[in-house]
Amino acid sequence: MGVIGVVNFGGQYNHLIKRRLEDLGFQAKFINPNEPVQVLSRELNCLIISGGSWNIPADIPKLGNAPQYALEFPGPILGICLGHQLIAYEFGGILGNKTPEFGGVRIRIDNEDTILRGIGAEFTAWESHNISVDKEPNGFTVLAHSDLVRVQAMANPRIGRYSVQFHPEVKHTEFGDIILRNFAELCS
Ligand SMILES: NC(=O)CC[C@H](N)C(=O)O
Repeated sequence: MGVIGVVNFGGQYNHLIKRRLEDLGFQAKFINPNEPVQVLSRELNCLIISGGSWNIPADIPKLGNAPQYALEFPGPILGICLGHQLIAYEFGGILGNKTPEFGGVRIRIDNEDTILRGIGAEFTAWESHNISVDKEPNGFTVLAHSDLVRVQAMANPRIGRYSVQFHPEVKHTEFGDIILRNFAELCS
C-alpha cells in the first residue's frame, strides 16, 4: 500500500484529512510544501494538496513548491479547495471570486469518473471558499457542480489529477469517506 502525502498549508481541516485516511486504513504523512518535488516523487505514491487561507493567484509565491507538485509529481494528486484552485490555475483553467460558498451546499454529479464513483446523483458537501474554478483547464472533465459554482469537482485521469472544491474530510460532507477512499485506492 502506498503512502499518501498531505501537503500542509496550515488549513483548519488538514489534520482531519490525515486522520480520515488513516481511519480508512491508508498511510498518510504531512508534507512541508518546501520539500523538493524530486524527494516527494521518491517517497510517496500520491499527494493531497489541501486547503488553506492563501488566495490564488495572488499568494502563489507563498505556496512553496506546490505549484510544481501540481504540474510535475508523477503519481495521482487530489486537490481539495485551495488545492483544487491551484491545479485549475496551473493547468490553465479560469478562477473567479464572485461565488463564495460557506457551509452545506448541494452538489450535483455530472460525471462519476473515479473519485465520485458510488455516490449517486447528488449530495450535500461542506464548503469554505471565496475563490472558485469557473472554467476547467483543457483536458479536464467537470465531475460535479453546485447552483453557484460550475466546477465543484474535476478530473484528468490521463495525468492523474483529481480535485474538489468542497471538503470531503469534514463530517458534514455526505460520502466524504467514499471520495477519499476512491482517491486513495489509486495510490497503491
Ligand atoms: N478553504 C480553502 O482552501 C480556501 C481557499 C481560498 N483561500 C478561498 O477562499 O477560496
